[in-house]
Amino acid sequence: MSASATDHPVLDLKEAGRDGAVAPDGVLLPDYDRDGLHAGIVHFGVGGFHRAHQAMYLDRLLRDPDTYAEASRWAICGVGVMPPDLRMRDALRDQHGLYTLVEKSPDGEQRVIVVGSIVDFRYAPDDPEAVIEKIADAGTRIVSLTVTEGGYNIHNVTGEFDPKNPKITAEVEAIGRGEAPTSVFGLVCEALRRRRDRGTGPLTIMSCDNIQGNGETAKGSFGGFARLLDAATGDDLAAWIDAEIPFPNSMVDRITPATTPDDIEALEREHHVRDAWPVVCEDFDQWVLEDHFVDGRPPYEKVGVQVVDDVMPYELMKLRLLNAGHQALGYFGYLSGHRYVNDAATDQPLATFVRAYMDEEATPTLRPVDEDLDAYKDTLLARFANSHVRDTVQRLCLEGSDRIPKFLLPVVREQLAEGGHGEVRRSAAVVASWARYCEGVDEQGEPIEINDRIADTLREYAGRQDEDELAFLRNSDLFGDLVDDERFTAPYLETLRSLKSVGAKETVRSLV
Ligand SMILES: NC(=O)c1ccc[n+]([C@@H]2O[C@H](COP(=O)([O-])OP(=O)(O)OC[C@H]3O[C@@H](n4cnc5c(N)ncnc54)[C@H](O)[C@@H]3O)[C@@H](O)[C@H]2O)c1
Ligand SMILES: O=P(O)(O)OC[C@@H](O)[C@@H](O)[C@H](O)[C@H](O)CO
Repeated sequence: MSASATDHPVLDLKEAGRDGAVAPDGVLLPDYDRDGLHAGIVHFGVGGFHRAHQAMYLDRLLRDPDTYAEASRWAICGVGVMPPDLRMRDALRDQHGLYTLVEKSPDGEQRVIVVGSIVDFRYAPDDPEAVIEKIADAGTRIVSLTVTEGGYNIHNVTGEFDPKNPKITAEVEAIGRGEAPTSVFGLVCEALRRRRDRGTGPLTIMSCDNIQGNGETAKGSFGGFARLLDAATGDDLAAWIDAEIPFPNSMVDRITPATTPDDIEALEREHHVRDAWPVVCEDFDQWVLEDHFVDGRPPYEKVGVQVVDDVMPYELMKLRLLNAGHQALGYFGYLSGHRYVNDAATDQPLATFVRAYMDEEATPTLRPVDEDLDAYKDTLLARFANSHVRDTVQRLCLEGSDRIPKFLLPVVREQLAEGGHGEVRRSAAVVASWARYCEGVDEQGEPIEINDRIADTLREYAGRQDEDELAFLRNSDLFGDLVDDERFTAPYLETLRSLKSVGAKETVRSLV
């Protein structure tokens, strides 16, 4: 323990594992034997969300003496493959895998938990061979993923693994030359090859990303990558993966903004915990998981996870209401001058617009689901309005090229398909708000920072819309042939013109 500026003893998580470490008031330390944990899960993409969700559920299981023994074989070894993961490596290594989760309710209540379920972290470029061997080890029985929607190399229009992506083909060629794999696909495929050849047997690959059919998508991506490898090496790994590896689908939910320097300071000031990289999230959590595992799984159902046979209706509900709802709030919110999600969500015309999108356009495309949808939507708007979580509009506007096609355009396509109601006025308006945002200058003439892996392309298409109003929609990699459908382009143009002439606030008012 050291002292803070207020002379209150501070628990530094670097020291938390030592004998005599005392939890500050109101802070829950792991009260279980961490030396008895074995990593049975290798997780790629240890960011905010994994630490607020999957690792938290496992921590809950470990805290319960009735489930500790079973859960203790399922601790987590995190893996990062991207340069920003170096910071996570250092933070977790210094803190023995410990980090703080601060759960904030709409009324300002805070729950502060030091999570102990991550026991190891590897930054793959440091030692790819060690990562491969960790996955190939018989003690590893699940590989899980939160590598973002863009991490699956899915073509936006075909919805399939894109074998022509130059990064993918370059890695396959490099592996063919005997170089070490670098991506999640390369590392996992090599480990699976070793498991097959050594008779270790299969494991389960569990995606926890926000993608419709995330399990199916992961199966397509690993299978697609293995087929490219097979073509280069003459192996038949893809067939083994297809036959042996289960890829459960899941719906995952917990709003988790990126950690800010303020969050780190507030944790030390208010709760007397020094943590290099805590996580702040809302108090809500939900996980609906398909029970499709080859070599066991943690007893998640004992800590509130809904383990079901068919996840799809839950996924559609969440992606089309919450995530697409976030997109509806994000671009209009930014252009209206809001920088925090709670401010956008309490801007009444905008909230009414988002609710109308949910009711009139998304809800009719959902499948029957065992949830009270009206209550679910009410709760969503209340969650968006949680002012303590400090979720940023900028986070919602990240990587639109991964999100709009996966969250919103499926609603549009279903509405316009035979049997659909054809109701796309609000969805088209959201796409128009994105097109306006991608022009890169806000209504006050200030630059907008577009954080997207294809930001240049987006700016280029949006930059042409003064001469050609439909220019943005002509990016067929994102929109397919929507530009040719007047049922979509008419409301799209109406909103785009309105955004340019009267601005976002007036446009939203005219839409509700
Ligand atoms: N943040 C949330 O509210 C939330 C809620 C539900 C689901 N999710 C899912 O979790 C994902 C991650 O969210 P987060 O908030 O943890 O983000 P984050 O930025 O904190 O972490 C993302 C992690 O993914 C890794 N990653 C990114 N691209 C990758 C790639 N191509 N290959 C391998 N690793 C890659 C990053 O290195 C990082 O470790 C989201 O994209 C979403 O699918 C997030
Ligand atoms: O993180 P993404 O890219 O899937 O989407 C952005 C947000 O909609 C998302 O993070 C939500 O906050 C989350 O899905 C809530 O569970």
